[in-house]
Amino acid sequence: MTPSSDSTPFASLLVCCAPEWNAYCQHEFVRRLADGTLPPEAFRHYLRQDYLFLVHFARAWGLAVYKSRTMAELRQGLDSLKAIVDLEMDLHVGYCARWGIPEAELETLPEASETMAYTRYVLDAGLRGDLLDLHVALAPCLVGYADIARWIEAQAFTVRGPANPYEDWIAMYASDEFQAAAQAERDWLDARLAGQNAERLDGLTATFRDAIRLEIDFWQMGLDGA
Ligand SMILES: Cc1ncc(CN)c(N)n1
Repeated sequence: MTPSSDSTPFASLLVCCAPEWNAYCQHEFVRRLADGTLPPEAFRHYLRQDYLFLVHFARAWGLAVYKSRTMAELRQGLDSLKAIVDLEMDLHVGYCARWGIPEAELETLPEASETMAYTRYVLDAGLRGDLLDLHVALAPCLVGYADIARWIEAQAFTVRGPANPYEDWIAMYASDEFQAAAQAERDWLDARLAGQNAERLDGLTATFRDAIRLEIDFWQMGLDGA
């Protein structure tokens, strides 16, 4: 990673991974969500696997609790874990039901290899590294979806409102609440990345790039599921 003097540490990480980041944020799956032409079966496949993703995402925040060294870190991990288990999961299950996927089906789903690869990669990054490694592996998920929602909002071809069957999904990630959570994560990463030496930053950049590539595979899995 070649840090630039006029940008924040996390922005420098993004610059280093710009080709992958753009391929992720502007993926065909995202474009077709934006203009409402995504085949419903592709979205359902994505929703089913995203349930399994969220289970492991919750486990990753459990790992963040375990890896914490201060009470502030411990509280941050616990709050994120509770937000997923108590809130996001219920929202997701309700959302799946509206798309015709009953909760009983979610509980017995076979896990796609793309889901397995991504979630276990994140958990492994956290297990073998420290809290910063884990947050960097999680960043494409939190910061990425916030950037994707903003990108969607900025495109001329985007259809908003009831004419787009994916309006709720776009609105959720474009919401002030989700955008604020992503900004808090950017701030946390900026504070922790500052002052890391070049070798450490190279390792973190590699983790970040791998996690983005696995998010791209997750979108592709959704498209291929149709
Ligand atoms: C695969 C994936 N990546 C990110 C997000 C947003 N938390 C999600 N729900 N699913």
